[in-house]
Amino acid sequence: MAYLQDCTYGKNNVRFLKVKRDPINPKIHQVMEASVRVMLTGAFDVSYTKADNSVIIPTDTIKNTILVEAKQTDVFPIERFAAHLVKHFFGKYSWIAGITVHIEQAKWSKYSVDGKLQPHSFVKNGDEVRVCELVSKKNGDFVLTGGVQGLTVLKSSGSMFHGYNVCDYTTLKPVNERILSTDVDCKYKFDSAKIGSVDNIFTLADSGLFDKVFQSALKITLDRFALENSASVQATMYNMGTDIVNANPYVYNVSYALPNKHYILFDFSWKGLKNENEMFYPSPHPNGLIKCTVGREPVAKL
Ligand SMILES: O=c1[nH]c(=O)c2[nH]c(=O)[nH]c2[nH]1
Repeated sequence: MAYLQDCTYGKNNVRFLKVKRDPINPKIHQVMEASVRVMLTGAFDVSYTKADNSVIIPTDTIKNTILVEAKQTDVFPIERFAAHLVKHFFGKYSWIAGITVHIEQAKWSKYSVDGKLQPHSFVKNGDEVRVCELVSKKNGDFVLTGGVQGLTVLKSSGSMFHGYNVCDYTTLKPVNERILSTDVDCKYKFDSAKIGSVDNIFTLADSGLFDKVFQSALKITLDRFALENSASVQATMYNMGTDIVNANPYVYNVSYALPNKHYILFDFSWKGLKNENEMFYPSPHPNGLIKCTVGREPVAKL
């Protein structure tokens, strides 16, 4: 006999751009361009098993809610807006048991003209996004994650790869110098016990914690990438994760998923030319995909 094992539904890709004006000088702006996903769980089974739509909060209503609440509340930082949406949905619909809010924030940065930072002109470099996800249950349990995705980086020196297992399937040559490039996907999970409750997310947002952790994770990722003579993607991502955990007491663990975007040396020997790490072929596929999670070791109890 078949049965409904699991279900969830919601609205994805709800996008908006909100202008936030400085209360003292309204010509000074910040912009939030966001893409929001809200997924619900709870007593929705009958809508699947009995075609009973009475329990369905239409995904169109979910979309309207995201937009109206974005208009009426502070959307900076995204962790605060995620907590606001969670509280709104739990407060309004008693049969919701769990909510997952996922927000992606595009990176719009102010820039300078003749040395003067422009109050309301922005530049967007690439596909980098700040992300957060708040998974929340009605009983108060929650998991909050933040991170950065789509940050494409490349270094043309300071990366090696040798000493790996060699067998009869191995063709890769060891190198002391290579191109290293990836699209950074870094997610840090906050320590729920330290945060305490979804309500405390608002207080911690006011204190600047979420912006601070984001800036720290970004800086550590970029600094390590640039400064370390990388032995492998594995070793470098572990070092990045370790630095983030050590620098941020509220972080419970850090996960990286890094594609190894290969750049392959052209062979010009047919022309009698040497290629000394100068001309590379950007390989579209396949690519390595390397993941790890770095956690905080529990403090030994005496
Ligand atoms: O840093 C690397 N890790 C690997 O696991 C790997 N495998 C490979 O072919 N090149 C690389 N580079």
